[in-house]
Amino acid sequence: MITKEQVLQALSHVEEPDLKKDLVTLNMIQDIEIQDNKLRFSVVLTTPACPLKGLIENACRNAISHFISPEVQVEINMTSRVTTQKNTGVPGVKNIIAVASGKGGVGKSTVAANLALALSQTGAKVGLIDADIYGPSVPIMFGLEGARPQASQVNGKTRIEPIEKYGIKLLSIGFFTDPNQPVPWRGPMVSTAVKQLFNDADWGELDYLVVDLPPGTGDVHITVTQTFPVTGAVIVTTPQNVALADARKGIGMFLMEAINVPVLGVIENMAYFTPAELPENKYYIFGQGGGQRLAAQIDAPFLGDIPLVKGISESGDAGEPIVLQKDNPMASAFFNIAERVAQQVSIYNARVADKA
Ligand SMILES: Nc1ncnc2c1ncn2[C@@H]1O[C@H](COP(=O)(O)OP(=O)(O)OP(=O)(O)O)[C@@H](O)[C@H]1O
Repeated sequence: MITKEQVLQALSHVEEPDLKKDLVTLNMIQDIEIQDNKLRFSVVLTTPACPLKGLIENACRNAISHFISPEVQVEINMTSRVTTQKNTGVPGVKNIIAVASGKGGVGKSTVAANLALALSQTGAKVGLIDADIYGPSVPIMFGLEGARPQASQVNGKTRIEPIEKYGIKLLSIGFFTDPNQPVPWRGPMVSTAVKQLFNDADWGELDYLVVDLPPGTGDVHITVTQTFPVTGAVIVTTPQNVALADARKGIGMFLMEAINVPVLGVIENMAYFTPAELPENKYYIFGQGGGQRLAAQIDAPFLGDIPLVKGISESGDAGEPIVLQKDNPMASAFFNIAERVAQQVSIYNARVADKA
């Protein structure tokens, strides 16, 4: 008869490759059930978007086979509980991920929307705040032009209900402004409006709250990073030197002592052009490798690249971001990036826990 101790002993030989500790020490092995030579247990990952899910499952099977017996019938339930280390200042929200760029128009909102949806499709609970006061994109990208979130008064306080679409909760500054008028707000008004998107909304329980920041480094960045302990920032750039130079400034702001937000990594958008009729051909029209070089310079991970493809802009304009088209190869590019972002959040949370 196999014992629980044998199982834990065997699985203590399996290391979580990112967190560099074994699964038993990390308390990731749970619900062990043994019946004759049948064994069942759960592996509780730190995110449902874990890119190493398959690898960890195989390593567990191999460990049971090697350290106990190849005859054991193993059933593994790969599950997850997203980690958090900071009180994000928003009750129920475990992690805040800021999506930023130096330059405008590099595809930051496209990345933020597809990242939020991809994380949600892996099984995480996700919200998206569009805090881009100069050009809110969520109303168009989610087919929600003219939508107005419900607001109610609870004990004298305003409660805004985020709008739910495609499985995620959404709030955009664009839901509260006239799309045909510019927003001539001064610093304090911007700050109040942005804080309300976090504080006055009923976000419920969220694993990840993705925040689409305006381009550059301005009032919104200061407000968000100073008011809410952001887990980390994801930097979107295109390959041109002008975009990279501005991205570097944006990164510099997050790393300033007074701001101190970790940079989870760099994403290169519009990395190359691929014509639909020649999918194997890649034309590096804006230069090659800039995003990777930038990531290396700041010693942050390169999270992936996304080509310039008509389908990405068309799907955004049509109110259905491309990750919703499961079979589209571009959807998998965004899924890979979402996994890498979730992985970095988990690594960061584990590091903070270790220091504590
Ligand atoms: N990889 C891509 N391929 C094709 N079109 C793209 C790609 N990424 C973004 N776009 C398109 O480029 C335009 C700008 O993208 P987006 O609004 O996401 O950029 P942004 O950086 O958020 O802009 P802003 O500075 O206004 O905040 C949009 O029309 C979008 O659909």
